[in-house]
Amino acid sequence: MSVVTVQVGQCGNQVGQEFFSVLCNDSSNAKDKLYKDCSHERFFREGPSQDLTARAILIDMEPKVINQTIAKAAKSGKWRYGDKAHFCQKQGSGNNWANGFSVHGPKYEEVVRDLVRKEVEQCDRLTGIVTMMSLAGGTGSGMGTYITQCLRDAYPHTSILNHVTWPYNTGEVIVQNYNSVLTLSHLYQFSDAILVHENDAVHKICAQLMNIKHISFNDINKVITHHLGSVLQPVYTASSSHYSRNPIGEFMSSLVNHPEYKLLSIRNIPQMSSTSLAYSVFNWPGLLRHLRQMLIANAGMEEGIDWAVRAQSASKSDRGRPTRELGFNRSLANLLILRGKDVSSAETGGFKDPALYVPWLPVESAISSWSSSVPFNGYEKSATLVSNSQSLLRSLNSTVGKAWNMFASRAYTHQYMKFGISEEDFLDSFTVLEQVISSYSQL
Ligand SMILES: Nc1nc2c(ncn2[C@@H]2O[C@H](COP(=O)(O)OP(=O)(O)OP(=O)(O)O)[C@@H](O)[C@H]2O)c(=O)[nH]1
Repeated sequence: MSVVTVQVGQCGNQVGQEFFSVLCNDSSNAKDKLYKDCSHERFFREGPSQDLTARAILIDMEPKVINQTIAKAAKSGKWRYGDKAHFCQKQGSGNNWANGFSVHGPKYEEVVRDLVRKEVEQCDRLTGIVTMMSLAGGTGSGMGTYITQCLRDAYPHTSILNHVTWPYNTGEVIVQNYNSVLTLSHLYQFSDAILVHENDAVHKICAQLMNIKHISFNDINKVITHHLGSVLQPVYTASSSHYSRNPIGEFMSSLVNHPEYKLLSIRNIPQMSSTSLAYSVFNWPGLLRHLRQMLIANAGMEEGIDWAVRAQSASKSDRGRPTRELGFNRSLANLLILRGKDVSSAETGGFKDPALYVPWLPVESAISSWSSSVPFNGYEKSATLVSNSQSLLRSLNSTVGKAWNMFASRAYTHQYMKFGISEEDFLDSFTVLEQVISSYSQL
């Protein structure tokens, strides 16, 4: 039961490297041998002298980041990437989704398919494929989308989870909203779920919770991968006799119960600098009360939550009225993952409140709760909530709106036409996302 990770573009590769680093450190420090073995089998190939090789493929159109990523992993002395698990070229995609999707994707399809196939063949059983990429560049977003399409075709019965990094609102890439719209609309067809981290939100966590003064991508990626690890490391899902044998499949069935709703967000508590952590004590009721309110009020972190927002059952009078007007973030499904000391004593009833959810699904199918008594990544207790909710509506609306404004004057569209993306393609993408916005608004 292993997971193959496909890292694409600068962001995908940098996040991927940090992801394996977190997994390796966490499992190496774990006192529970079952947990360690399960984590290793899931994410690494183990050599004869117990050396760990990530079950990962690295793709980029320029060599610099790939070389740095491979070197950083090797330098850790704890794990490394496979010798022939990467593919790069000499020139990037120039932040142009069309270049990544229509040119680089098809041109290097065979090489990438081959790399993934070889990695998959080394798994006793494949439980899922995780791709990592940004929404804003050209390689990660365009080629990453093309690769996802190919993977869907090659592995029709395997769960595919796309992890995407949402660009800063005031981003560095002028066409980032175009790239984001094209990526998300296409992924909606091929992916089983799209798990989102927003750079702005994670930046805030680094500044306010971790007290970091000069925030780098490295700091941001540490937070992102702490979240990802807290979800994907071994955990008891239903039975407490063995760790989940199908983590990605179970993840999907817990969270994605309707093809119209595939956007997932993630919250984690507590988060703080290691210095503060050493002096802090947490209890489950306090952590879960904060996490529940973070969900309801759509807050990315425990600081500055609006405690006045209340869960409100969807009544007749609310129907057709977007719940965000009420300030309340309604969920379709939530997955709660608790890790650490005394986890069996944690009372999770607050997440089973029907008022949190849509009325057309039974609550029992809307909330899943997984746990493990093994502390995660240095935190004695930690709770993570993955949500399929209205949480991303605001960002999606804003991105689509900005892209549409640019498209209305056809700004920069010639750069996409050059690589075969037509006005109709843009319009189709807008239509797909307008539908997604409308569906989530109606929850
Ligand atoms: N969180 C995070 N975001 C990153 C990182 N590197 C780049 N980004 C974001 O990713 C977007 C740019 O995409 P990249 O991944 O750099 O681009 P690329 O996919 O390599 O594509 P090309 O440069 O066009 O070849 C911007 O929104 C950046 O803020 C990273 O390490 N971590």
